[in-house]
Amino acid sequence: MSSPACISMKGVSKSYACQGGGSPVISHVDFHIAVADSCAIIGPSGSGKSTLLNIIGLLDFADAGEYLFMGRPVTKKQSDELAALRKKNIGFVFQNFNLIPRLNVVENVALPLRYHGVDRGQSLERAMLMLQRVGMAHRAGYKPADLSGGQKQRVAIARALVGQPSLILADEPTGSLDGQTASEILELLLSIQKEQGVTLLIVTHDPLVAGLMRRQVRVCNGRVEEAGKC
Ligand SMILES: Nc1ncnc2c1ncn2[C@@H]1O[C@H](COP(=O)(O)OP(=O)(O)OP(=O)(O)O)[C@@H](O)[C@H]1O
Repeated sequence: MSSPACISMKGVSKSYACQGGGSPVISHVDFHIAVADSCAIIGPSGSGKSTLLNIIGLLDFADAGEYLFMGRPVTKKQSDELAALRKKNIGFVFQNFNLIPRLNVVENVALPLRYHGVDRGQSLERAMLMLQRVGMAHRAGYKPADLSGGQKQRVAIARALVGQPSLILADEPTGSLDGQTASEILELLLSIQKEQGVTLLIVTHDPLVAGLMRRQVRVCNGRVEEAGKC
């Protein structure tokens, strides 16, 4: 039997209450991503990319349709269970890094392991290994405020990957970086993605970034289409 897809959506729709029952932001979406694949989500501003990412990342729920994450049905009823599933299986990378300012670099990276109940010593040890992988071990004791944008994103990538998640969701991960730094960060993200066999999903406005992913889909008119078809 073949292994389940990482993401499998069928007929998924979502609208927001404040829209007063207006047309859904995403409507009857069918979307599948295989384990260990890389995919870019592109589309105009306001088309629903973040809405889709929030549902995929178990941060929000669809109103209708079926969503299986790693073969497991996702429904609103099990929201506590899903929070645990999210913490264990999904790593997030944001445009603005979202590092915790009062913690130093290694403590930031160790945080997801602490949430998983790993003891402090082991968490810090594993965080240091991850920092070595992203070329940031020499800044382990620094606070985020004392790092460049590219360095902050390397740390954020280490934090996203330290718990060995199944899926990395990256929302405009290079949006705050200059071109050269952005290329280095993407190269790093893609090489770790291949090494660890993790599934990678990136929301981006940048066609160069999208072009580096194996697959590109476009969100438009409430639907998700293979890029080029819409
Ligand atoms: N929490 C919310 N409550 C109400 N409406 C929302 C909410 N989040 C998003 N929307 C609306 O849903 C639509 C899609 O928004 P979304 O943020 O998903 O788009 P996007 O494609 O990610 O946009 P951008 O590229 O500008 O970030 C927009 O019209 C937005 O106003």
